[in-house]
Amino acid sequence: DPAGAVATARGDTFSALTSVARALAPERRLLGLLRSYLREEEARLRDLTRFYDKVLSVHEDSGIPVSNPLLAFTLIKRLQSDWRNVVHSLEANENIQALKDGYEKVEQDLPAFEDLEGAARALMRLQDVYLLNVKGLARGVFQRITGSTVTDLYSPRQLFSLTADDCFQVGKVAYDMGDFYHAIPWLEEAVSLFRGSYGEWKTEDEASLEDALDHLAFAYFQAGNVSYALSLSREFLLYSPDNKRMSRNVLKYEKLLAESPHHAVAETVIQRPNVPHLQTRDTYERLCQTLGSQPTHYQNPSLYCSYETNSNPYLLLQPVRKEVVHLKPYVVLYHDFVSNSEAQKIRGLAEPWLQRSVVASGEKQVAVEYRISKRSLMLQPVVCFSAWLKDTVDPMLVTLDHRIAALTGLDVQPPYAEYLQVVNYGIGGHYEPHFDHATSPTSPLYRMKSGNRVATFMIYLSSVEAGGATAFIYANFSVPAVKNAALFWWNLRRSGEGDDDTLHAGCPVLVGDKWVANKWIHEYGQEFRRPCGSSPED
Ligand SMILES: O=C(O)CCC(=O)C(=O)O
Ligand SMILES: [Fe+2]
Repeated sequence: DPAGAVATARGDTFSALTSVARALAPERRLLGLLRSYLREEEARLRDLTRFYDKVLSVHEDSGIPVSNPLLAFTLIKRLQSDWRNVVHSLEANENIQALKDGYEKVEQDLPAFEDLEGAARALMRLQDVYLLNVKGLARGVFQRITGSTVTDLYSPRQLFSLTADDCFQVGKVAYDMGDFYHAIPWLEEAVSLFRGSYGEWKTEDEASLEDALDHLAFAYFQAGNVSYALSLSREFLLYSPDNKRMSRNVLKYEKLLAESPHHAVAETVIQRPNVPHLQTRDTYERLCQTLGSQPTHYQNPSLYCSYETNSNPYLLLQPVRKEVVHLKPYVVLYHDFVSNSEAQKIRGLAEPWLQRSVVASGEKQVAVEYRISKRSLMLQPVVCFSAWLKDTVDPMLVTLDHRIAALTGLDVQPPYAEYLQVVNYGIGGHYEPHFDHATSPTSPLYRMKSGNRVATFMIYLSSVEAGGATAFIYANFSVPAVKNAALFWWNLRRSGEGDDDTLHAGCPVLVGDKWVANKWIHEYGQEFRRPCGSSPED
């Protein structure tokens, strides 16, 4: 349904990158703390080693001169006092306490569990939409494997692989939501990595091979693969033979298999958990995967590029390169509509005002607040971040309005257009298929009393390294985020009726920091600029 005039309904969008970047600061403080701790501990251990060596050298001396009264005194003193001081030294405690105190001070700036959950769900979304291979992701590569073809969707300059415990945590988030479809491949990867490094316990790890086997076995059981659940449970018992619960599970699985041997094979193919827009999901994802490469694009002669002047004196001096991307609905891309510095300026103006979006639920605008603790860094799986910029904020925005007006021939003065809405997508951020125009007469969009949103003028304020195309679902094409370009389309037909073919979405951002700015132009004020047509279809 329509995006509101004051608030915009968006699908899950994660962690604005600015907040991820902000999380780097507390980690640097923690690094500082750990470095001092290590220094102190190294000094402490050096001193202990010195004492050890000193005493050892006395004992290694073959002819200990026990008759020497000085030796007698030092031996007695050592045993009466030195050793006690060494054994009961408080230094280790003081060092660890300093580390703990320092951590406590940083703690309020650390991400909360919701943030971890959100980031894990973002990974799963990217995995789904771009058909990424979990094994590859764990190794740090973004590969789509279909049949025997391997496609690199993005080649990171530096491989950033995941540990067994990292994979476990992603799998656990899915597992706890009952989403075994995603839990299985991630836990599978965790088990395989933990097996490879069995016996090397890492302090930072939360989980172990046993935990991973335990969760994976149950996930397979839930998915109907009893025999695999059984073999994983048996493997678990090799490591923890005394676990009563697991022994009971093994008996249960054995019994199930004996009763009905067909349990041996997975019966239920686990379905990907339902997401809204299921009907359009496949098309949406296919369009996101093609990243705007539509072959028909160059075969259709009515799709062309030109220098647009719109007979406007402003544009005669500096025409804009216009690319007609699609005819029905009519979608054009204006290249280099803004300069790099303008794009940067708009992002900077919006940045301090970015807010988690609100979801339009019917008439009421409800801020999305579920499961967000105060401590959370706003890295949650909630909506994207957006800000509204009034023209009065900066004269550059007025210039921008003039340019939009010159190019489209439309009146973009308030109330005939909304303020500029700046949007920042985070990790895995996307905007599910939607219409920009209102589809119900009760939409808050009409509060402006200037009619429906007749057209959208959307500026790409950044490029995106991978993903993040704009997909037109029913019209069956997608446009990649071309930095500094602006995408324009009509949301309404000339009759004023909403054009269903404009259903569109912002594809999940695979890698990059995607920013767009929307100028929504309303019906009123455009009567003579876009006259009604004789054909209602037009
Ligand atoms: O980010 C995109 O590509 C689409 C954004 C969009 O549709 C919107 O903001 O209404
Ligand atoms: Fe939109």
